[in-house]
Amino acid sequence: MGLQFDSFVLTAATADLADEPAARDHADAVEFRMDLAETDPLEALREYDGELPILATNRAAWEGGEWEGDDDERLAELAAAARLEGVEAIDIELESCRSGAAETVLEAAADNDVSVVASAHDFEGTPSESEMVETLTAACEYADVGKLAVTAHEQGDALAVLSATHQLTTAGETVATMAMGEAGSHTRAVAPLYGSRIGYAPVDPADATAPGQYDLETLSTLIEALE
Ligand SMILES: O=C1C[C@@](O)(C(=O)O)C[C@@H](O)[C@@H]1O
Repeated sequence: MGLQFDSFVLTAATADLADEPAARDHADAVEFRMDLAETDPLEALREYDGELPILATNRAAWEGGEWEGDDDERLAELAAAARLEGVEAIDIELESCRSGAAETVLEAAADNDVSVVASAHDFEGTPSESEMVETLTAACEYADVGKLAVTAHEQGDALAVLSATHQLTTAGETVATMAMGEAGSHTRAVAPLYGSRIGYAPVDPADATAPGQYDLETLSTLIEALE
């Protein structure tokens, strides 16, 4: 059975699986950013003998990641990751689902009981609430979890993300949301109260994988205090 998202999953977001032991006390899973890894990510996954389940992400440069190469190759690596032990979920861009490019990856996930997160990012700003609802609804059609990370410039942006999260959750969908940037940081602690099912935080704040992330221990403490 793949990673379950029926309750909140706090992931330690990292480019290095050696972080896993340090994450165990606070995280429920590890998000392995294959695109940010300094050594062969598939080799690292094959050698992984940690305790936490892995959510594998191989983010394209066109979606804010660091995979600069061929997109088919990127998706083939992600499909290969889905077939490896320890990988219980994968993250795939909504855009790749929409274009059909993700088909093999989605098949590999289904064949191996690996859960799927379909994600969209906006590194510039926060779309209107109705656009966010549309994006999340579309993402939920392809995956177990629809995820949206936007960039907040003001409190109103953060509120709109939380409201979209609440709408989808009350409609029975499983979503993960967060607002990147300083004005959005608090959404990482608060969004779970509105239904968001995944949080991302680096073990060491210096290794943040997105703007405005809290470190893992801080986010875990904040979420527990609010629960
Ligand atoms: O898509 C996401 C969310 C994220 O961008 C964040 O804002 O925490 C962090 C990424 O590592 C992850 O893949």
